[in-house]
Amino acid sequence: MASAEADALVISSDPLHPANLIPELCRSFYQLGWVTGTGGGICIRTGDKVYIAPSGVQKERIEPTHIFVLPYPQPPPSPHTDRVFLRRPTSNLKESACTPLFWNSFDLRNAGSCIHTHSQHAVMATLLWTGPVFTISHQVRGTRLLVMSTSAVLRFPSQMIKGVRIAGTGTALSYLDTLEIPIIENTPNEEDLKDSMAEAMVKYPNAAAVLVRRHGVYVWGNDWEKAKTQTECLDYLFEIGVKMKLAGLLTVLNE
Ligand SMILES: CSCCC(=O)C(=O)COP(=O)(O)O
Ligand SMILES: [Zn+2]
Repeated sequence: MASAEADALVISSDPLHPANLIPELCRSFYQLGWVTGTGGGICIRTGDKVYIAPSGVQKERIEPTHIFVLPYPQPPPSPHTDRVFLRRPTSNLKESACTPLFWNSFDLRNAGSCIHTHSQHAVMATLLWTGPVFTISHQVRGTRLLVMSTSAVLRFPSQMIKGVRIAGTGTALSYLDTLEIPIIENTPNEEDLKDSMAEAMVKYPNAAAVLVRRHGVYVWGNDWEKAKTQTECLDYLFEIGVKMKLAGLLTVLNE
């Protein structure tokens, strides 16, 4: 694709164009402490095009011209290139190291957007709940409850659970549903999380997110709005769960 034609993929006066949205959303995620220190971010897929931010840059300072555009699906790999782009920035930038993980959300959930945060609430949840899954249920014998792993139960207002969708892209959970968020173990390189994230998504087909121990969380949705609001709901649940655990408000069943 010629350069001018390729650049047209990221130049738009529409504030809702993905190349304008990604910088704006990254600025608000930075304020929340989700993407400080360059890591984390958001990708947006609109049909056959994926918009992705650069790697290792201050995410709150991204501009539309820094955005990569990739075709979805990717053509079969060739000996000459392992990733195909419709548009790359002219500056010396590399696409986000999260790209293979974002791709899991497209391939396995048909997501339209995926968010990766380094939120301390998500990290603390993976430190305080040491098992392979973070499970939230709502109500037992008329009492609203939050259950984290199989070992702990706490009383909890369940409203935020209703902001999460089954599998991230299905129908909204009711407070009668159980929410399961698998936790995978971290690796030195972000790219190496791809297979364990995919395995967790297959094992937990209703999961709307995958937590990464000592690292953060990946959350996806049908579009950027749903990915964003689900990330907000889950972050709220992680935060209050951690606070309640630290305050000794959990009823431990089986530790
Ligand atoms: C300090 S970030 C380390 C790598 C990481 O966790 C990450 O999320 C990288 O994201 P990027 O988009 O900057 O490649
Ligand atoms: Zn990360």
